[in-house]
Amino acid sequence: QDDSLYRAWGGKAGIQAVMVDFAARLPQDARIGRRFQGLNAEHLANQLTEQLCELAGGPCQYQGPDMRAAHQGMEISKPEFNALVEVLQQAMAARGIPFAAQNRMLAKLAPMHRDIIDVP
Ligand code: HEM
Repeated sequence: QDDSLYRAWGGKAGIQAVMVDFAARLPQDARIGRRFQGLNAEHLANQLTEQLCELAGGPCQYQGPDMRAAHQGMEISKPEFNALVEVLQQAMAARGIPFAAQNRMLAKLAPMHRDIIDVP
């Protein structure tokens, strides 16, 4: 199993630090913040940590709902998806994730747009 991306992110602790930062930024974003009002940021950060850890080849298993189920009925648009990616880029940069490792993770997340976006 190739865990080079997991290691480039600083293992589980490194991923967790970015996801805590990301989950704290989301409710504050002018474009998509309203989506995250009143949500449990700790739960979201933990779920994202498991998911990205697994995607990166780390020793984790995301146990939550699949992406279609998790976002069903929210009518998430493409600009909203892009806004979330920008917020993630802010969190990755703030936590010092190397640029190549940022882009490798984004490449794994990008195909999820099919299951998450349901309005243009
Ligand atoms: C690659 C992009 C995305 C990934 C990997 C992702 C991942 C996740 C994960 C793992 C959860 C937790 C599911 C659970 O435990 O119930 C979640 C929930 C959520 N996502 Fe996303 N998501 C993405 C894009 C988006 C976008 C674009 C929006 C809206 C702008 C969004 C809004 C939400 C909301 C509001 C929840 C909370 C649902 C709830 O707790 O009731 N997500 N997402």
